[in-house]
Amino acid sequence: MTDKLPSRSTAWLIGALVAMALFGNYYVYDSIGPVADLLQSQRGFSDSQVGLLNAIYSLPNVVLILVGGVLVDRFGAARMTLWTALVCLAGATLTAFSPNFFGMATGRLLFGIGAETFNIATLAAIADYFGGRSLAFAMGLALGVGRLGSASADMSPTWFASAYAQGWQPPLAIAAGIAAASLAASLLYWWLDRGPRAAGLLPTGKTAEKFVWRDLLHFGRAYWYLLALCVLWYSVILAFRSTFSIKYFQHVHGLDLATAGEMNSYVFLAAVFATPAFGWLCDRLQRYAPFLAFGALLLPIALGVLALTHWSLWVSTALIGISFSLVPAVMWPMASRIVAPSRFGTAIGLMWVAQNAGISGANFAAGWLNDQAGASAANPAGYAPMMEFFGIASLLGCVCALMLWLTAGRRRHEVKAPA
Ligand SMILES: NCCCC[C@H](N)C(=O)NCC(=O)O
Repeated sequence: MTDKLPSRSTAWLIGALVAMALFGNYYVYDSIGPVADLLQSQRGFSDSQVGLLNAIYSLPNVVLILVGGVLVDRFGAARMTLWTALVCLAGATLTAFSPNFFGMATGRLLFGIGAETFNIATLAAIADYFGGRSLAFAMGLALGVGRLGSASADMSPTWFASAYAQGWQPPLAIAAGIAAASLAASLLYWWLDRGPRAAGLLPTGKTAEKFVWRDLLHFGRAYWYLLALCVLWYSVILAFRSTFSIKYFQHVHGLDLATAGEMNSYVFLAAVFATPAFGWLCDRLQRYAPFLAFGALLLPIALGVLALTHWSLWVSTALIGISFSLVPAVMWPMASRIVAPSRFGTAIGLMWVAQNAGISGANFAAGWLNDQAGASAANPAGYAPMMEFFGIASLLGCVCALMLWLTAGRRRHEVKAPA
């Protein structure tokens, strides 16, 4: 590998393909929420079963994501993006065309196995091509386009109204089609990548540092607060916004499916633009912890507004939208500042292991709480335990963000870990 990098135009072309691939991946991830109500009315699925369809995405990654990171280092970002996009397509297809719950759950499991490693591979792809030039901005943009995929899944009841009118299956078949488009973008990226890689302009693979368990003990206190915040904040935001919020809006706030999906999508839409913008701002100001604490605080406030007031849904949507844009925009650059560069991969791998366990547990817990309390359109009060659970978890996340600020963030440039 030389110090030379691929040309800017090549980098942006690869960046665009990676972002397109991410769009499809995030669309499929969020394709269950909009059909949750149909799965219950047409297939008799319980809330626990609907929750499981998303929980099972995270479950294998409680272990596999560490392996996935090593594989990305070993085989390179392009190959791993391509292979995992293929696994994701197989999972999305199985989910859409399975005749029973077991088959659907197996499809989501397969999708989860591919998708999280795919996510690491896409981050690595951008790091390969952007190196020191506009890296945070490029990552923010790619994440933003991914959020557009999530928003599109939520908007799909409006855009593909005739598919939804036919039942639960056509919307999931559309998701499988979008997974195929994600694979096509990954294939093109892999194909274009061969030139710069052969020319020695990119990491060649086979360079992975040996994984050493002892490394995990060397992270400072700030890292553990960040990890706890990552687990709590992502568990609430993903279990609520990606699994239960559309149903909650329908049953508690009386919205129809299309309006509920649209309302949910504004959170993701805001993040499309705001995530790169916040990343750019934090980079300029060189302050991370206060922004992170502020973003984390907005989540319990938003949930409180939703559950305890009759204020317009726009208020909670705006609050969650800001939180959803700000926290990820700051969290990953902040992680790179509080651990040594040589341990960054291990640090993110461990964060995602815990994050996936948290998301999975939160989906199970929320579905179980709803089923226990008989949550439904006829019994909207049955959603109260789920909202209390999310409220407490998000408050704990906020405490972690404050502790992180106290530990690491009082200086203007915040901590830079020793190598
Ligand atoms: N595709 C939705 C789940 C992504 C989880 C992933 N581990 C992650 O944290 N990605 C960064 C993000 O903010 O989406």
